[in-house]
Amino acid sequence: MKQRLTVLGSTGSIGTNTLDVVRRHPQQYEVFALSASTQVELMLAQCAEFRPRYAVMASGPHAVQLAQDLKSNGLPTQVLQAQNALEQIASHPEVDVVMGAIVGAAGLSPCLAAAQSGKRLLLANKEALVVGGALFMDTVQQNACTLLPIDSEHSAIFQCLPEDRSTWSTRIDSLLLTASGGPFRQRDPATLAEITPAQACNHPNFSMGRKISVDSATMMNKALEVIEARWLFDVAPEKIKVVIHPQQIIHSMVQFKDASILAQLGTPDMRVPIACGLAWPERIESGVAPLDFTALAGLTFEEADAHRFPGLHLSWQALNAPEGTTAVLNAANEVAVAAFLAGQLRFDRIHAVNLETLGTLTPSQPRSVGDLLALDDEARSVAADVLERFAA
Ligand SMILES: NC(=O)C1=CN([C@@H]2O[C@H](COP(=O)(O)OP(=O)(O)OC[C@H]3O[C@@H](n4cnc5c(N)ncnc54)[C@H](OP(=O)(O)O)[C@@H]3O)[C@@H](O)[C@H]2O)C=CC1
Ligand SMILES: CC(=O)[C@@H](O)[C@H](O)COP(=O)(O)O
Ligand SMILES: [Mn+2]
Repeated sequence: MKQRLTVLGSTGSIGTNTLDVVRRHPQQYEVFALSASTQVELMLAQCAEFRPRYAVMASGPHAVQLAQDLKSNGLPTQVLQAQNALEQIASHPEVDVVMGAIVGAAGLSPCLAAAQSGKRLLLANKEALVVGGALFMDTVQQNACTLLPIDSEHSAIFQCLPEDRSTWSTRIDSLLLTASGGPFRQRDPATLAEITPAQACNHPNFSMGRKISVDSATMMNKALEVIEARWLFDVAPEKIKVVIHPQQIIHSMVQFKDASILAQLGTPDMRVPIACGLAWPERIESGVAPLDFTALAGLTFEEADAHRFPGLHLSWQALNAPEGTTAVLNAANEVAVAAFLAGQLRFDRIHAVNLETLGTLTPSQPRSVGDLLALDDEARSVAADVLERFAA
Protein backbone atom coordinates (compact mmCIF):
# COMPACT_ATOMS: atom_id res chain seq x y z
CA MET A 1 0.00 0.00 0.00
CA LYS A 2 1.45 3.40 -1.00
CA GLN A 3 1.94 6.06 1.68
CA ARG A 4 0.00 9.22 0.81
CA LEU A 5 1.97 12.38 1.43
CA THR A 6 1.24 16.06 1.97
CA VAL A 7 4.23 18.36 1.54
CA LEU A 8 3.80 21.72 3.27
CA GLY A 9 6.30 24.14 1.71
CA SER A 10 6.96 22.02 -1.41
CA THR A 11 8.70 24.81 -3.38
CA GLY A 12 11.38 25.43 -0.74
CA SER A 13 14.74 23.81 -0.15
CA ILE A 14 13.34 21.04 2.08
CA GLY A 15 10.22 20.68 -0.08
CA THR A 16 12.14 20.14 -3.32
CA ASN A 17 14.58 17.76 -1.60
CA THR A 18 11.60 15.80 -0.26
CA LEU A 19 10.13 15.48 -3.74
CA ASP A 20 13.53 14.40 -5.03
CA VAL A 21 13.54 11.47 -2.58
CA VAL A 22 9.88 10.67 -3.30
CA ARG A 23 10.45 10.56 -7.08
CA ARG A 24 12.96 7.74 -6.50
CA HIS A 25 10.28 5.58 -4.85
CA PRO A 26 7.12 5.70 -6.98
CA GLN A 27 5.98 2.33 -5.64
CA GLN A 28 6.10 3.50 -2.03
CA TYR A 29 4.89 7.11 -1.99
CA GLU A 30 2.12 9.05 -3.65
CA VAL A 31 1.78 12.83 -3.37
CA PHE A 32 -1.70 13.74 -2.11
CA ALA A 33 -1.27 17.52 -1.61
CA LEU A 34 1.33 20.24 -2.00
CA SER A 35 1.52 23.73 -0.53
CA ALA A 36 3.62 26.82 -1.23
CA SER A 37 3.23 30.57 -1.03
CA THR A 38 4.46 32.53 -4.06
CA GLN A 39 6.32 30.29 -6.54
CA VAL A 40 3.54 29.52 -9.02
CA GLU A 41 5.70 28.26 -11.86
CA LEU A 42 7.52 25.71 -9.71
CA MET A 43 4.27 24.59 -8.09
CA LEU A 44 2.75 24.12 -11.55
CA ALA A 45 5.70 21.93 -12.56
CA GLN A 46 5.37 19.91 -9.34
CA CYS A 47 1.64 19.40 -10.00
CA ALA A 48 2.42 18.27 -13.55
CA GLU A 49 4.95 15.73 -12.28
CA PHE A 50 3.34 14.44 -9.06
CA ARG A 51 -0.38 14.92 -9.89
CA PRO A 52 -1.52 15.80 -6.34
CA ARG A 53 -5.24 15.96 -5.65
CA TYR A 54 -4.89 19.36 -3.93
CA ALA A 55 -2.57 22.36 -4.01
CA VAL A 56 -2.59 25.33 -1.65
CA MET A 57 -0.89 28.72 -2.18
CA ALA A 58 -0.74 30.76 1.05
CA SER A 59 -0.74 33.98 -0.98
CA GLY A 60 -4.22 34.68 -2.43
CA PRO A 61 -3.18 36.27 -5.75
CA HIS A 62 -0.75 33.39 -6.38
CA ALA A 63 -3.53 30.87 -5.65
CA VAL A 64 -5.71 32.51 -8.32
CA GLN A 65 -2.81 32.42 -10.79
CA LEU A 66 -2.08 28.75 -10.07
CA ALA A 67 -5.74 27.77 -10.55
CA GLN A 68 -5.73 29.48 -13.98
CA ASP A 69 -2.44 27.89 -15.00
CA LEU A 70 -3.53 24.40 -13.91
CA LYS A 71 -6.70 24.79 -15.94
CA SER A 72 -4.96 26.05 -19.06
CA ASN A 73 -2.51 23.13 -18.82
CA GLY A 74 -5.32 20.60 -18.43
CA LEU A 75 -4.10 19.47 -15.00
CA PRO A 76 -6.67 18.05 -12.58
CA THR A 77 -5.16 19.36 -9.28
CA GLN A 78 -7.69 21.41 -7.30
CA VAL A 79 -6.50 24.64 -5.65
CA LEU A 80 -7.96 24.94 -2.15
CA GLN A 81 -8.46 28.57 -1.14
CA ALA A 82 -10.22 28.29 2.21
CA GLN A 83 -8.77 30.12 5.23
CA ASN A 84 -7.87 26.75 6.80
CA ALA A 85 -6.71 25.07 3.56
CA LEU A 86 -3.26 24.23 4.97
CA GLU A 87 -4.82 22.58 8.03
CA GLN A 88 -7.20 20.67 5.72
CA ILE A 89 -4.44 19.11 3.63
CA ALA A 90 -2.38 18.37 6.76
CA SER A 91 -5.22 16.53 8.50
CA HIS A 92 -7.13 14.99 5.57
CA PRO A 93 -8.24 11.43 6.45
CA GLU A 94 -6.62 9.99 3.31
CA VAL A 95 -3.18 11.38 4.22
CA ASP A 96 -0.61 9.16 5.98
CA VAL A 97 2.50 11.37 6.10
CA VAL A 98 2.94 15.14 6.38
CA MET A 99 6.23 16.91 5.68
CA GLY A 100 6.26 20.19 7.64
CA ALA A 101 8.60 22.38 5.60
CA ILE A 102 7.00 25.81 5.76
CA VAL A 103 9.44 28.39 7.12
CA GLY A 104 8.64 30.24 10.33
CA ALA A 105 5.74 30.34 12.78
CA ALA A 106 3.37 30.24 9.76
CA GLY A 107 3.88 26.47 9.90
CA LEU A 108 2.61 26.05 13.46
CA SER A 109 -1.13 25.61 12.83
CA PRO A 110 -0.81 23.17 9.91
CA CYS A 111 1.79 21.09 11.79
CA LEU A 112 -0.48 21.03 14.83
CA ALA A 113 -3.38 19.95 12.59
CA ALA A 114 -1.25 17.03 11.37
CA ALA A 115 -0.34 16.12 14.97
CA GLN A 116 -3.95 16.37 16.15
CA SER A 117 -5.05 13.93 13.46
CA GLY A 118 -2.34 11.42 14.38
CA LYS A 119 -0.29 11.59 11.20
CA ARG A 120 3.32 10.62 10.74
CA LEU A 121 4.74 14.13 10.94
CA LEU A 122 8.16 14.81 9.45
CA LEU A 123 9.17 18.06 11.12
CA ALA A 124 11.66 20.36 9.40
CA ASN A 125 9.83 23.54 10.48
CA LYS A 126 11.75 24.06 13.75
CA GLU A 127 10.00 27.38 14.46
CA ALA A 128 6.72 25.46 14.95
CA LEU A 129 8.27 23.64 17.90
CA VAL A 130 10.08 26.70 19.23
CA VAL A 131 6.74 28.53 19.33
CA GLY A 132 4.56 25.55 20.27
CA GLY A 133 6.81 24.10 22.99
CA ALA A 134 5.04 21.93 25.57
CA LEU A 135 1.67 22.40 23.91
CA PHE A 136 3.02 21.03 20.64
CA MET A 137 4.53 17.97 22.33
CA ASP A 138 1.34 17.33 24.35
CA THR A 139 -0.65 17.38 21.11
CA VAL A 140 1.77 14.87 19.58
CA GLN A 141 1.54 12.53 22.58
CA GLN A 142 -2.22 12.76 23.09
CA ASN A 143 -3.02 11.96 19.47
CA ALA A 144 -0.57 9.12 18.76
CA CYS A 145 1.24 11.28 16.22
CA THR A 146 4.56 9.80 15.07
CA LEU A 147 6.90 12.78 15.17
CA LEU A 148 10.12 12.33 13.22
CA PRO A 149 12.75 15.08 13.26
CA ILE A 150 14.09 16.19 9.86
CA ASP A 151 16.44 18.94 11.04
CA SER A 152 19.81 17.24 10.41
CA GLU A 153 21.08 17.57 14.01
CA HIS A 154 17.86 16.26 15.53
CA SER A 155 17.60 13.44 13.02
CA ALA A 156 21.17 12.51 14.04
CA ILE A 157 20.30 12.53 17.75
CA PHE A 158 17.12 10.57 17.09
CA GLN A 159 19.12 7.91 15.24
CA CYS A 160 21.63 7.66 18.14
CA LEU A 161 19.00 7.31 20.87
CA PRO A 162 17.62 4.02 22.17
CA GLU A 163 14.24 3.18 20.63
CA ASP A 164 12.56 2.95 24.04
CA ARG A 165 11.85 6.55 25.01
CA SER A 166 11.25 5.59 28.65
CA THR A 167 14.99 4.77 29.03
CA TRP A 168 16.23 8.16 27.85
CA SER A 169 16.14 9.97 31.21
CA THR A 170 18.22 7.29 32.97
CA ARG A 171 20.72 6.66 30.16
CA ILE A 172 21.43 10.05 28.58
CA ASP A 173 23.94 12.44 30.05
CA SER A 174 23.77 15.17 27.41
CA LEU A 175 23.09 16.03 23.78
CA LEU A 176 25.89 17.52 21.69
CA LEU A 177 24.59 19.63 18.82
CA THR A 178 27.14 20.31 16.10
CA ALA A 179 27.21 23.66 14.30
CA SER A 180 29.01 24.84 11.18
CA GLY A 181 29.71 28.33 12.56
CA GLY A 182 28.27 29.71 9.30
CA PRO A 183 30.02 31.88 6.73
CA PHE A 184 31.47 34.35 9.30
CA ARG A 185 33.10 31.93 11.73
CA GLN A 186 36.50 33.46 11.08
CA ARG A 187 35.52 36.97 10.03
CA ASP A 188 36.66 39.94 12.10
CA PRO A 189 33.61 40.76 14.32
CA ALA A 190 34.35 44.48 13.80
CA THR A 191 33.33 44.09 10.12
CA LEU A 192 29.95 42.38 10.69
CA ALA A 193 28.08 45.68 10.17
CA GLU A 194 28.87 45.54 6.44
CA ILE A 195 27.47 42.07 5.75
CA THR A 196 25.06 41.89 2.79
CA PRO A 197 22.14 39.42 2.49
CA ALA A 198 23.97 37.58 -0.32
CA GLN A 199 27.03 37.09 1.93
CA ALA A 200 24.91 35.95 4.88
CA CYS A 201 23.03 33.43 2.71
CA ASN A 202 26.27 31.85 1.47
CA HIS A 203 26.27 28.85 3.85
CA PRO A 204 29.48 26.79 3.74
CA ASN A 205 27.87 23.34 3.42
CA PHE A 206 24.12 23.52 2.66
CA SER A 207 21.97 25.29 0.08
CA MET A 208 18.97 26.40 2.17
CA GLY A 209 16.21 29.00 2.24
CA ARG A 210 17.20 32.60 3.00
CA LYS A 211 15.76 32.77 6.52
CA ILE A 212 17.55 29.70 7.90
CA SER A 213 20.74 30.74 6.07
CA VAL A 214 20.80 34.08 7.92
CA ASP A 215 20.03 32.22 11.16
CA SER A 216 23.05 29.99 10.55
CA ALA A 217 25.22 33.07 10.00
CA THR A 218 24.19 34.59 13.38
CA MET A 219 24.02 31.11 15.02
CA MET A 220 20.40 31.87 15.91
CA ASN A 221 19.73 28.67 13.96
CA LYS A 222 21.62 26.78 16.67
CA ALA A 223 19.75 28.70 19.36
CA LEU A 224 16.45 27.59 17.79
CA GLU A 225 17.84 24.05 17.54
CA VAL A 226 18.70 23.97 21.26
CA ILE A 227 15.06 24.83 22.00
CA GLU A 228 13.89 22.28 19.41
CA ALA A 229 16.04 19.57 21.06
CA ARG A 230 14.74 20.44 24.52
CA TRP A 231 11.18 19.66 23.38
CA LEU A 232 11.83 16.77 21.00
CA PHE A 233 13.94 14.79 23.45
CA ASP A 234 12.59 16.12 26.76
CA VAL A 235 16.02 17.05 28.11
CA ALA A 236 16.86 19.87 30.52
CA PRO A 237 18.32 22.91 28.72
CA GLU A 238 21.66 22.67 30.57
CA LYS A 239 22.09 19.13 29.19
CA ILE A 240 22.21 20.46 25.64
CA LYS A 241 25.63 21.61 24.42
CA VAL A 242 26.84 23.13 21.16
CA VAL A 243 30.17 22.46 19.49
CA ILE A 244 31.35 24.02 16.24
CA HIS A 245 32.33 21.43 13.66
CA PRO A 246 32.88 23.32 10.38
CA GLN A 247 32.87 20.26 8.08
CA GLN A 248 29.36 19.14 9.23
CA ILE A 249 30.20 15.48 8.73
CA ILE A 250 29.13 14.57 12.27
CA HIS A 251 25.54 15.79 12.40
CA SER A 252 25.23 15.61 16.22
CA MET A 253 25.92 13.26 19.13
CA VAL A 254 24.46 11.74 22.28
CA GLN A 255 26.64 11.36 25.37
CA PHE A 256 25.51 8.61 27.72
CA LYS A 257 25.96 8.36 31.52
CA ASP A 258 29.06 6.16 31.14
CA ALA A 259 30.77 8.83 28.96
CA SER A 260 30.25 6.78 25.80
CA ILE A 261 29.27 9.00 22.85
CA LEU A 262 27.28 7.94 19.80
CA ALA A 263 27.43 10.11 16.69
CA GLN A 264 25.64 10.04 13.34
CA LEU A 265 27.79 10.85 10.29
CA GLY A 266 27.14 11.33 6.63
CA THR A 267 27.47 13.53 3.58
CA PRO A 268 25.87 16.89 4.42
CA ASP A 269 22.74 16.61 2.26
CA MET A 270 19.19 16.98 3.60
CA ARG A 271 17.94 14.08 1.49
CA VAL A 272 19.54 11.77 4.08
CA PRO A 273 17.41 12.87 7.07
CA ILE A 274 14.38 13.22 4.76
CA ALA A 275 14.73 9.63 3.51
CA CYS A 276 15.30 8.50 7.09
CA GLY A 277 12.07 10.18 8.25
CA LEU A 278 10.04 8.93 5.31
CA ALA A 279 11.00 5.28 5.75
CA TRP A 280 11.75 4.98 9.49
CA PRO A 281 12.45 2.38 10.88
CA GLU A 282 13.18 1.00 7.39
CA ARG A 283 15.86 2.58 5.21
CA ILE A 284 15.46 3.66 1.59
CA GLU A 285 17.84 5.02 -1.02
CA SER A 286 18.21 8.83 -0.69
CA GLY A 287 20.14 9.68 -3.85
CA VAL A 288 23.12 10.81 -1.75
CA ALA A 289 26.64 9.45 -2.26
CA PRO A 290 28.03 7.93 0.95
CA LEU A 291 31.04 9.47 2.67
CA ASP A 292 34.47 8.64 1.35
CA PHE A 293 36.58 8.73 4.54
CA THR A 294 39.84 8.63 2.60
CA ALA A 295 38.88 11.90 0.87
CA LEU A 296 38.13 13.79 4.11
CA ALA A 297 40.79 16.34 5.02
CA GLY A 298 39.95 16.15 8.72
CA LEU A 299 37.25 16.70 11.28
CA THR A 300 37.78 19.70 13.55
CA PHE A 301 35.94 21.10 16.56
CA GLU A 302 35.92 24.41 18.40
CA GLU A 303 33.94 26.39 20.92
CA ALA A 304 31.46 29.04 19.73
CA ASP A 305 32.78 32.55 20.40
CA ALA A 306 30.15 34.36 22.51
CA HIS A 307 31.38 37.76 21.31
CA ARG A 308 30.95 36.87 17.64
CA PHE A 309 27.70 34.90 18.20
CA PRO A 310 25.84 36.61 21.08
CA GLY A 311 22.46 35.18 19.95
CA LEU A 312 23.37 31.57 20.69
CA HIS A 313 22.93 31.96 24.44
CA LEU A 314 19.44 33.43 24.10
CA SER A 315 18.14 29.86 23.75
CA TRP A 316 19.08 28.84 27.30
CA GLN A 317 17.98 32.25 28.59
CA ALA A 318 14.55 31.89 26.94
CA LEU A 319 14.12 28.27 28.05
CA ASN A 320 14.75 29.28 31.65
CA ALA A 321 12.34 32.25 31.46
CA PRO A 322 8.51 32.05 31.72
CA GLU A 323 6.86 29.71 29.19
CA GLY A 324 6.14 31.55 25.96
CA THR A 325 9.47 33.39 25.99
CA THR A 326 10.81 31.13 23.22
CA ALA A 327 7.83 32.19 21.08
CA VAL A 328 8.74 35.84 21.72
CA LEU A 329 12.37 35.16 20.74
CA ASN A 330 11.28 33.40 17.56
CA ALA A 331 8.93 36.22 16.53
CA ALA A 332 11.57 38.89 17.18
CA ASN A 333 14.11 36.94 15.15
CA GLU A 334 11.70 36.45 12.23
CA VAL A 335 11.02 40.21 12.17
CA ALA A 336 14.72 41.10 12.45
CA VAL A 337 15.85 38.63 9.76
CA ALA A 338 13.12 39.79 7.35
CA ALA A 339 14.25 43.41 7.92
CA PHE A 340 17.89 42.45 7.32
CA LEU A 341 16.99 40.60 4.10
CA ALA A 342 14.98 43.65 2.98
CA GLY A 343 17.99 45.92 3.54
CA GLN A 344 16.37 47.69 6.51
CA LEU A 345 18.56 46.40 9.35
CA ARG A 346 22.27 45.85 9.72
CA PHE A 347 23.37 42.24 10.17
CA ASP A 348 25.06 42.98 13.52
CA ARG A 349 21.84 44.52 14.88
CA ILE A 350 19.69 41.39 14.52
CA HIS A 351 20.79 40.38 18.00
CA ALA A 352 19.96 43.80 19.47
CA VAL A 353 16.38 43.57 18.17
CA ASN A 354 16.01 40.06 19.62
CA LEU A 355 17.47 41.02 22.99
CA GLU A 356 15.44 44.19 23.36
CA THR A 357 12.18 42.49 22.34
CA LEU A 358 12.83 39.79 24.95
CA GLY A 359 13.46 42.49 27.54
CA THR A 360 10.27 44.37 26.65
CA LEU A 361 7.70 41.57 26.59
CA THR A 362 7.15 39.09 29.43
CA PRO A 363 4.52 36.61 28.28
CA SER A 364 1.74 35.23 30.43
CA GLN A 365 1.57 31.45 30.15
CA PRO A 366 0.07 30.39 26.80
CA ARG A 367 -2.59 27.70 27.32
CA SER A 368 -3.89 27.20 23.79
CA VAL A 369 -2.89 27.59 20.16
CA GLY A 370 -4.94 30.78 20.16
CA ASP A 371 -2.79 32.11 23.03
CA LEU A 372 0.38 31.18 21.14
CA LEU A 373 -0.74 32.87 17.93
CA ALA A 374 -1.78 35.98 19.88
CA LEU A 375 1.62 36.01 21.63
CA ASP A 376 3.39 35.62 18.28
CA ASP A 377 1.41 38.63 16.95
CA GLU A 378 2.14 40.75 20.01
CA ALA A 379 5.87 39.92 19.92
CA ARG A 380 6.02 40.84 16.21
CA SER A 381 4.47 44.20 16.91
CA VAL A 382 6.89 44.87 19.83
CA ALA A 383 9.81 43.78 17.60
CA ALA A 384 8.60 46.10 14.81
CA ASP A 385 8.68 49.03 17.27
CA VAL A 386 12.13 48.03 18.50
CA LEU A 387 13.27 47.72 14.90
CA GLU A 388 12.44 51.36 14.18
CA ARG A 389 15.14 52.40 16.63
CA PHE A 390 17.76 50.11 15.12
CA ALA A 391 16.80 50.39 11.43
CA ALA A 392 19.59 51.15 8.98
N1 LIG B 1 16.79 24.08 4.07
C1 LIG B 1 17.34 23.23 4.91
O1 LIG B 1 18.30 22.52 4.55
C2 LIG B 1 16.79 23.07 6.29
C3 LIG B 1 15.62 23.70 6.68
N2 LIG B 1 15.10 23.49 7.92
C4 LIG B 1 13.86 24.14 8.30
O2 LIG B 1 12.85 23.79 7.36
C5 LIG B 1 11.95 24.87 7.15
C6 LIG B 1 11.94 25.22 5.66
O3 LIG B 1 13.22 25.69 5.33
P1 LIG B 1 13.63 25.94 3.80
O4 LIG B 1 13.11 24.83 2.96
O5 LIG B 1 15.08 26.20 3.81
O6 LIG B 1 12.85 27.29 3.47
P2 LIG B 1 12.50 27.90 2.05
O7 LIG B 1 12.41 29.37 2.24
O8 LIG B 1 13.40 27.37 1.03
O9 LIG B 1 11.03 27.32 1.77
C7 LIG B 1 9.92 27.69 2.53
C8 LIG B 1 8.65 27.12 1.94
O10 LIG B 1 7.53 27.64 2.69
C9 LIG B 1 6.66 28.39 1.83
N3 LIG B 1 6.20 29.54 2.63
C10 LIG B 1 6.91 30.66 2.92
N4 LIG B 1 6.16 31.47 3.70
C11 LIG B 1 4.98 30.86 3.88
C12 LIG B 1 3.78 31.20 4.59
N5 LIG B 1 3.67 32.37 5.26
N6 LIG B 1 2.74 30.34 4.59
C13 LIG B 1 2.85 29.17 3.92
N7 LIG B 1 3.94 28.79 3.22
C14 LIG B 1 5.00 29.63 3.22
C15 LIG B 1 7.52 28.79 0.64
O11 LIG B 1 6.72 29.06 -0.49
P3 LIG B 1 7.25 29.92 -1.77
O12 LIG B 1 8.69 29.61 -1.92
O13 LIG B 1 6.38 29.41 -2.89
O14 LIG B 1 7.00 31.37 -1.51
C16 LIG B 1 8.38 27.52 0.50
O15 LIG B 1 7.63 26.51 -0.12
C17 LIG B 1 12.46 26.01 8.04
O16 LIG B 1 11.77 26.00 9.26
C18 LIG B 1 13.92 25.66 8.28
O17 LIG B 1 14.41 26.17 9.50
C19 LIG B 1 15.72 22.67 8.83
C20 LIG B 1 16.89 22.05 8.52
C21 LIG B 1 17.54 22.21 7.22
C1 LIG C 1 21.03 21.24 7.44
C2 LIG C 1 20.56 21.73 8.74
O1 LIG C 1 20.04 21.01 9.55
C3 LIG C 1 20.74 23.16 9.02
O2 LIG C 1 20.16 23.50 10.25
C4 LIG C 1 22.22 23.33 8.96
O3 LIG C 1 22.79 22.32 9.72
C5 LIG C 1 22.68 24.64 9.41
O4 LIG C 1 23.78 24.44 10.19
P1 LIG C 1 24.42 25.56 11.09
O5 LIG C 1 23.32 26.37 11.69
O6 LIG C 1 25.19 24.79 12.07
O7 LIG C 1 25.23 26.38 10.15
MN1 LIG D 1 19.89 21.97 11.47
